[in-house]
Amino acid sequence: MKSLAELLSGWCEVPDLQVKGLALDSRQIQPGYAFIAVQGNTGHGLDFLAQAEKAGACAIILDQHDDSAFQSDLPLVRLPKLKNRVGKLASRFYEHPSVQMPLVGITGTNGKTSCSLFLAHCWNQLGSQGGVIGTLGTGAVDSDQDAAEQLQETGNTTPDPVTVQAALAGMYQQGVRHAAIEVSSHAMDQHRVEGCRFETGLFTNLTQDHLDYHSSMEQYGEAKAKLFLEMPLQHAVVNLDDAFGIRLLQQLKQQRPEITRIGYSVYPQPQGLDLCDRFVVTEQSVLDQNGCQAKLNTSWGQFDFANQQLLASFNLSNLLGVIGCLLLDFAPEKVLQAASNLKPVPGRLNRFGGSELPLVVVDYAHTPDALQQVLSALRPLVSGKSYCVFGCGGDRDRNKRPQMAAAAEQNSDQLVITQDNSRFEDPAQIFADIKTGLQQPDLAWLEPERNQAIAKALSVAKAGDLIVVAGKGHEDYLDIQGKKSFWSDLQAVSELLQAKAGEQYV
Ligand SMILES: CC(=O)N[C@H]1[C@@H](OP(=O)(O)OP(=O)(O)OC[C@H]2O[C@@H](n3ccc(=O)[nH]c3=O)[C@H](O)[C@@H]2O)O[C@H](CO)[C@@H](O)[C@@H]1O[C@H](C)C(=O)N[C@@H](C)C(=O)N[C@H](CCC(=O)O)C(=O)O
Ligand SMILES: Nc1ncnc2c1ncn2[C@@H]1O[C@H](COP(=O)(O)OP(=O)(O)OP(=O)(O)O)[C@@H](O)[C@H]1O
Repeated sequence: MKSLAELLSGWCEVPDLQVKGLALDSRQIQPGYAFIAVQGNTGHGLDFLAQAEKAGACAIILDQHDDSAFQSDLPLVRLPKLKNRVGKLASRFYEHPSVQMPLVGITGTNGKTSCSLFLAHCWNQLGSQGGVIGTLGTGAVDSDQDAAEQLQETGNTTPDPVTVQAALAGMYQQGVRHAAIEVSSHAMDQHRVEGCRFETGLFTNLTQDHLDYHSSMEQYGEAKAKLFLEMPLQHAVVNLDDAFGIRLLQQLKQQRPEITRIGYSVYPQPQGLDLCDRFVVTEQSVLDQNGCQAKLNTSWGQFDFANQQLLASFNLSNLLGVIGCLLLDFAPEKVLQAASNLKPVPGRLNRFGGSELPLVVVDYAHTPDALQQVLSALRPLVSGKSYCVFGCGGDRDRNKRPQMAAAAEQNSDQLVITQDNSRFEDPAQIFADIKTGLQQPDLAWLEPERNQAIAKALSVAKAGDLIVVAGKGHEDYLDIQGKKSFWSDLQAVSELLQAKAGEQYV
């Protein structure tokens, strides 16, 4: 129980009232909770007042200037600047969990989930229980279990501000002592991480995505930059191989000189090194089927580094970002040892087959850049033909469909176009949009059923060939016409490969 007057002190005067909890969503209200009713993108919390009251809400908190018409006998609290303050209010309610444990906020178009789990697994090895909030869910990370199974899903990469604070507090109670949170551009725009005090911000990269929400790349970038330019933060770890990263460092140097700037790069002499207080760069690297090996030059010394399980240059980049965050707090030898033991994140470059079977890789790539990176990184690993099975989501950024198609066509020998989450769109329209990006649309195979598409690629691929199944990664559903039915690329690939292996021995 908390006193509402204390929770809101300094913001507005309210009659004293004890609340058991806070919720932004009527479906999460329990008896004795205060219902925070905000204007959303499609509706208003007040539209769900009846449900909140029925569920036992004891007060309603709304914006001071809200003029919505509604009726309620519950105590009303009109809070100025409500949307900006929900996170801070929740932080007060949960006794400021991000002040009690160091928090790393990760933003960037690609690599957030990978880096957050890499950090958590490293913290575990370094003797401090790690936790995450992100696309795979929230919770303490047990390095002996599959992250996708142990975390609590929220439906968002960054959940709403009350859930963020509740999750941080829950983790702290569970024994988590270092946490990483994926911060999407939507989250920055909607104040979902307000109330968080970040020790470190990690920026991975900026490429096209989410232009259905942000009106331009400029706005998309600005939303991400807010994590560094507006939030409480001590250190910024920034990818120097990304043009936006360099711009961010320039802005940080001018606008927030008190923040330590750490740059990282997969190259020896990257641009922007002069903007950094500290750095982690690669002098030399070898990337092959056996993972990555690199000579690192850092402000903490020079080190030989190897990881035999993570493929591709972008994973080396992710590792450098993670190493940069960890070197701020832990001894270099221990950090490098922990990073060398890291394994792939569920649904990100997960390998199957190989040897007498084709190599099949399941990956979550669902942006033009991620698809291009994944395919171009994997293709040199095989001597044979490469196949790419992919689709595009419905009711989302339509412009990325032809771009994903072009990336797939340029980086594989044979495309198999199939369905992804078509949502409420006609899949035929999505396939047509995909084909507009192809130089040779007639050569691409179209197999609307995902299982058939993977089976088709497997039926022709031989040992030495590569099949990349892109787009779903760890997800366990297909969203079609508002109905989510069970689907797992990981399971399908495993079963189909087993069947193929069986056939080969008949
Ligand atoms: C467009 C958008 O971003 N919507 C997000 C936003 O919802 P909203 O505030 O606009 O909600 P709304 O539907 O207008 O409803 C208004 C209010 O009524 C409340 N409500 C609604 C229904 C109900 O039964 N009872 C109830 O009380 C809602 O809790 C809300 O407070 O705030 C919610 C809480 O934070 C989010 O869950 C929700 O994400 C929706 C589900 C979504 O799909 N968002 C995507 C675009 C998104 O945020 N993606 C990013 C990045 C993903 C990536 O990395 O690729 C993410 O961080 O997940
Ligand atoms: N640094 C990177 N640069 C480009 N692609 C990457 C990078 N890291 C991972 N990827 C690829 O991008 C896709 C998404 O990876 P990941 O889930 O780690 O990123 P994310 O930022 O969390 O994305 P999302 O929020 O959409 O889940 C995967 O295909 C992954 O293999």
